[in-house]
Amino acid sequence: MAAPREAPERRPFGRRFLTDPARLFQHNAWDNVEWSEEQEASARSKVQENSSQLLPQDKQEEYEVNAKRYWDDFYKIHENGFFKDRHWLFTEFPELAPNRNPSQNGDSVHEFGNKEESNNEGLGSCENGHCSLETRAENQLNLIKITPKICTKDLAAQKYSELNQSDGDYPGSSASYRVLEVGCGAGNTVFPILQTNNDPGLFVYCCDFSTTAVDLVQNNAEYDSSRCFAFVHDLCNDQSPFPMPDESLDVVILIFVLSAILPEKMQCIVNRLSRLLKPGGMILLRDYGRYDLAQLRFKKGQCLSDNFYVRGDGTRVYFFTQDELDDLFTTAGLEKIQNLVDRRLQVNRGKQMTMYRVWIQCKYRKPAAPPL
Ligand SMILES: C[S@@+](CC[C@H](N)C(=O)[O-])C[C@H]1O[C@@H](n2cnc3c(N)ncnc32)[C@H](O)[C@@H]1O
Repeated sequence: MAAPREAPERRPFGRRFLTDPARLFQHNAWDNVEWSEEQEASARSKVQENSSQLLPQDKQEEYEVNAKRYWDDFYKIHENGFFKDRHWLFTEFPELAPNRNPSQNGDSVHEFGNKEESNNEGLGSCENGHCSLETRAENQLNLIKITPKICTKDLAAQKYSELNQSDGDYPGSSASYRVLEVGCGAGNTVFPILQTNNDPGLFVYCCDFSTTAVDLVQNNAEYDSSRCFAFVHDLCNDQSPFPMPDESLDVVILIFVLSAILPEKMQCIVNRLSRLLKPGGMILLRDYGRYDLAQLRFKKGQCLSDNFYVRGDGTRVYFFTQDELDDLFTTAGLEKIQNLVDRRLQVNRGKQMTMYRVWIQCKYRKPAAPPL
């Protein structure tokens, strides 16, 4: 049964440890659980089973070619209601609001208050195979407010490619702290950053290849073009421009986005993002880990390649190991600051069910001076 994990290099990811199995159903989640050998073997065998029949090549290509359309459809259906705002961000990634007062909301992200426990009995919604990324945040304030729609392509701000970066004239060029979130979806990370980080020198860029998602961000009442710039960008298209020059960013954020990319294309993307970082700048990532419940729930016929699956709605997802992410980032010339696995046991007390979530969290930094 689950017990506290004691790997020395790991910072405890939460504070509720299941030391007495009899208490399993007394709370809705337990942190830092260790898997038994049997559990690991059972997960491995489920994955072997659900990967034993790969989707035919023509189908696989169809999902790659139409990836943007599937995500557009996802955001048309769910708008900004699926992935919830994540105030835990600042506990895990203080780099996003370095001057923040730690007493602001979000610090108790891994502490489970009574109110939340009574509301949050779900095992994390797993609608269409999209397991909600953090059930913890589900009962927090919904900060998204929609204003009348403006079409993305009509926004003058979108014409950043016409700006002359060599003149130093690009969105956010006068900022002193620049953050880019790639694969921003409906803005569930961007808006908490804008609300929490009050540094007047902050500028937040965010992009997604889904025009529907970028429309949602731009039409949000919290969207302030003097502090933020949302743009459409396909990470897989290496000709698609970024609005800022190389070596201009302090932070790049990847929250559950690298897993949506064809594995063969991940390295090029990470290399390019690394070039955008200032020396000393950081990439922050949180994403699905190997044998997360979402992986174990896939059925035979949904596997595209090892640990890469297509959901019922046509969106795709990869499940990483820590070593794979380490390879991607170090190959891009970055150095490890953090690479940890967050294993959480979620409990549905009503249904007396348990679910094991596995997430990986990384911080990798661009060396301050280029290696000799
Ligand atoms: C699981 S969602 C996560 C969204 C957001 N980061 C969040 O945490 O709420 C994955 C996001 O990656 C975006 N995405 C997938 N492939 C992409 C690509 N090639 N270029 C840009 N965005 C992409 C999708 O449109 C989607 O918004």
